[in-house]
Amino acid sequence: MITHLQDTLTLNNGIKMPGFGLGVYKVENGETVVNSVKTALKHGYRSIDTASFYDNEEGVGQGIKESGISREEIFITSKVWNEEQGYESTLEAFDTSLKKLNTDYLDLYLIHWPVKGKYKDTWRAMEKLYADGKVRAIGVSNFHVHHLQDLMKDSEVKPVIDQVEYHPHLTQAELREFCEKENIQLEAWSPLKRGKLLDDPTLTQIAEEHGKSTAQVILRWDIQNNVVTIPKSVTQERIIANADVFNFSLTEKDMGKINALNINSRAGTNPDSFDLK
Ligand SMILES: NC(=O)C1=CN([C@@H]2O[C@H](COP(=O)(O)OP(=O)(O)OC[C@H]3O[C@@H](n4cnc5c(N)ncnc54)[C@H](OP(=O)(O)O)[C@@H]3O)[C@@H](O)[C@H]2O)C=CC1
Ligand SMILES: O=C1CO[C@H](CO)[C@@H](O)[C@@H]1O
Repeated sequence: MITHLQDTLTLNNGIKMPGFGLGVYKVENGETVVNSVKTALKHGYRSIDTASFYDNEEGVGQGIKESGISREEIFITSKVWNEEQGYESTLEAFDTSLKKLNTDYLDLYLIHWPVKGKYKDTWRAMEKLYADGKVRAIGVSNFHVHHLQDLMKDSEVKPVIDQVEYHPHLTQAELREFCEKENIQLEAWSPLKRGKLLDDPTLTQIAEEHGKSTAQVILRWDIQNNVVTIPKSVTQERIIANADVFNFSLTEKDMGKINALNINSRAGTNPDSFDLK
């Protein structure tokens, strides 16, 4: 279990990744994303999650540069978007992301969604990028168990990670069990359900008992469940507070109560009903 903001988990290809990071979906390119990234890095974050779809890779790159922290200390994730999928187009999309991020390698590159008929060719391109040493690890996002099984049956490299929607209302039991068995790390997107969980009475009560906020309780629950978490905020105080979750522990009883909040409810789209053509 990670015990500090900069602690790392070891992925199935042996590389290390921080268990906690900053998400930047819907963070405007330019000053807003530059400042969010700089604030996070200044306060100990070492992992940033972006995507070509977020249209802010330039700002992320600029924030990293202006932070003065060396590139090797920072773990950068980006993702290939649905329209970019396919063998050649993924290689091109990757190069575009590198240029925008102003870096010569990525730490982690993900297939953003399992586009039917495309994700296997996309994966072959990811395997090439990995073999060529342009990316330290490759993984997927929004893959259900059946997508993972389909991908893995004819691929050489196993995904290191599956980044999916995960929070107390969506605990992904089947996927978690599968990933644990296959040594694929689970990573939580929308860990705070985009703010929709923060008034939950069970979480509020647990938060009061620990002298913490509900957001901090949720993020601590991720960590204790061994799920990588990447809360997004553009608000300086929240970026700092969200990471202040390494000085308390939830009890087994707290964990049980939070696990029991699952209602299989999503803030985003179910990968099986997304129009992924
Ligand atoms: N792979 C995928 O398909 C997806 C990946 N992601 C990734 O996951 C990241 C996180 O998910 P996201 O959807 O952004 O949602 P989150 O669950 O991280 O919630 C973000 C929202 O919560 C608010 N917030 C953050 N911290 C606090 C706090 N302490 N108290 C109150 N409100 C708070 C933020 O407001 P404010 O910013 O105003 O402070 C923002 O409105 C994304 O940014 C992205 O990197 C997300 C969706 C899909
Ligand atoms: O990363 C993402 C951010 O959120 C979007 C809207 O839910 C998703 O479609 C996308 O995958």
